[in-house]
Amino acid sequence: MQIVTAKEMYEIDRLTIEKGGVDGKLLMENAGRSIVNHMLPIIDRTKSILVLVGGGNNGGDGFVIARTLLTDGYDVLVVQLVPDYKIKGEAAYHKQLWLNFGGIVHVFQDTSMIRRYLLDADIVVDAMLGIGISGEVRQPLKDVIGLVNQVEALTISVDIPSGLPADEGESHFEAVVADYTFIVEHPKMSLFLESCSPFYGKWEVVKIGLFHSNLSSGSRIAWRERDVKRTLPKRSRNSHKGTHGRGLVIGGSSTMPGSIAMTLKAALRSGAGLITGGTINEVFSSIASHCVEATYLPLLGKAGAMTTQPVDVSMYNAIAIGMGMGRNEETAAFTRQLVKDVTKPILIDADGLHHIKDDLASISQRKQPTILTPHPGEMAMLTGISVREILLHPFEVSKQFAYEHNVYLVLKGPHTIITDPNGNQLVNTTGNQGLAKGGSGDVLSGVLLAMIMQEQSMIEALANGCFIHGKSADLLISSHRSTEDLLATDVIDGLASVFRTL
Ligand SMILES: NC(=O)C1=CN([C@@H]2O[C@H](COP(=O)(O)OP(=O)(O)OC[C@H]3O[C@@H](n4cnc5c(N)ncnc54)[C@H](OP(=O)(O)O)[C@@H]3O)[C@@H](O)[C@H]2O)[C@@H](O)CC1
Ligand SMILES: [K+]
Repeated sequence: MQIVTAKEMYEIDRLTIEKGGVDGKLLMENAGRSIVNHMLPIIDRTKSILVLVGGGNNGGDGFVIARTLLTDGYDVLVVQLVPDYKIKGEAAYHKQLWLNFGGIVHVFQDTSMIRRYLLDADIVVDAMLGIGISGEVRQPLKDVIGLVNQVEALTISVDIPSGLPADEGESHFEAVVADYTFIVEHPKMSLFLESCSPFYGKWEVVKIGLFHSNLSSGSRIAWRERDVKRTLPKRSRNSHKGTHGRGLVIGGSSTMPGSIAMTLKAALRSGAGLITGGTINEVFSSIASHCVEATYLPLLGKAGAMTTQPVDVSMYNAIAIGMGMGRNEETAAFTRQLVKDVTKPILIDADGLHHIKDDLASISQRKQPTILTPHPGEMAMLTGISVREILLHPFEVSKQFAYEHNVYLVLKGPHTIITDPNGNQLVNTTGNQGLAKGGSGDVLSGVLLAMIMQEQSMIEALANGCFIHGKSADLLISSHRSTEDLLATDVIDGLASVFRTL
């Protein structure tokens, strides 16, 4: 499922009309009808429906929705929020059809009129503004949006909640808070931004028959279960423990022994063939009984943390480093040296990210994949860009960083974005707020380590790992856990139910 900017959406629309020869009026008809089909399970004929239409093609979709519902026997009222002369082109055509079919258009007079209609409505269809919005919402729409958000009626937005930007980078907006949004053909970027996604409510994508095209701006895809099923390697009957990779996890310190234990266990539960924990004796003695399936590589330590030393990694297929390591300077030097020397794929998380911050130049020289898995705070530390700015432009910031430093970047969050060094992006579609807890990152690193050792493209392996991790949390929340009590170790236990369905 391709994620688009407004500009890309218009480009696809243009191609469909110019190359595909599909009339724009037909696309609008398709959009309105598909949306009604998706609305049917949540509406019924006892409900009164108010359709609020604006002056652009989003409003045009609104006229199609109104006509389709009217001919189906629904009680529908249309309020047009702009003067008649503003309705042009395809929207004017569909407005005329609405009138031809006996529909009435109530033109906006003042906000008290809207308040009255809103109070009488059970369902509000928001077709005021789509992806063609520019700048801050003007009056009277601004007030109408405020009123829509005050009333009890179920709000269904067409394509995008009115007032919401389609792209990243906007911080000031006033928008409809929808209960449902039926998105036309492709999800817009804002669906995956922390500041915008809550406005969408529940959402679904409706197909209207647009051209399938590769966008020049590179791929940006929402990664769903069907993608995981398509790309996740199947275990063969003939495989042995070496087939699925030998992974090394380096981490732990006397005050944080649990982190590496969770990574080891998560890797083992995600299909890794053999997993070794590289850690100091103190950590080893406290975690060994918790993950008996792992083997251990004793590392030298001082004052409870790792010191600089050579590590023979020749027998491993991939390495994860950083979890629970602590920030001491000698441990940092050890991490930098190891990352520079090893010629294996390496995943760097948590304290490891702090250690390599000033050595990103040597990371970009690595010939084997380097995977960095920061949360926004760690991303801010790595880039010097504020968390606020990162959350405002996560796609752009990730792309620039991955490209500049030749890394695979897993920017963690409610919508984790995985970016490869060429700027291709996959966005995870699973997970819930129960994962915003200590230990979640350690578990994710273990799942990712197991994934990158199995035969699949690196970016897909990372996206599959993020999906599986989030899905485990989702299944737990939908059965016997809550977002409050969910622990990182529960997510490890929940992996079984995810793998059984894939
Ligand atoms: N393939 C497709 O793409 C298809 C797209 N389709 C649909 O079309 C939608 C895009 O339509 P669009 O381009 O006409 O823009 P749209 O969102 O209706 O906004 C334009 C109107 O908003 C107004 N306006 C702008 N800024 C404003 C502000 N700050 N504050 C207040 N008003 C503002 C502007 O007024 P003006 O500035 O001209 O006075 C104009 O009246 C898309 O989301 C989807 O629903 C489907 O029908 C099928 C195929
Ligand atoms: K809308």
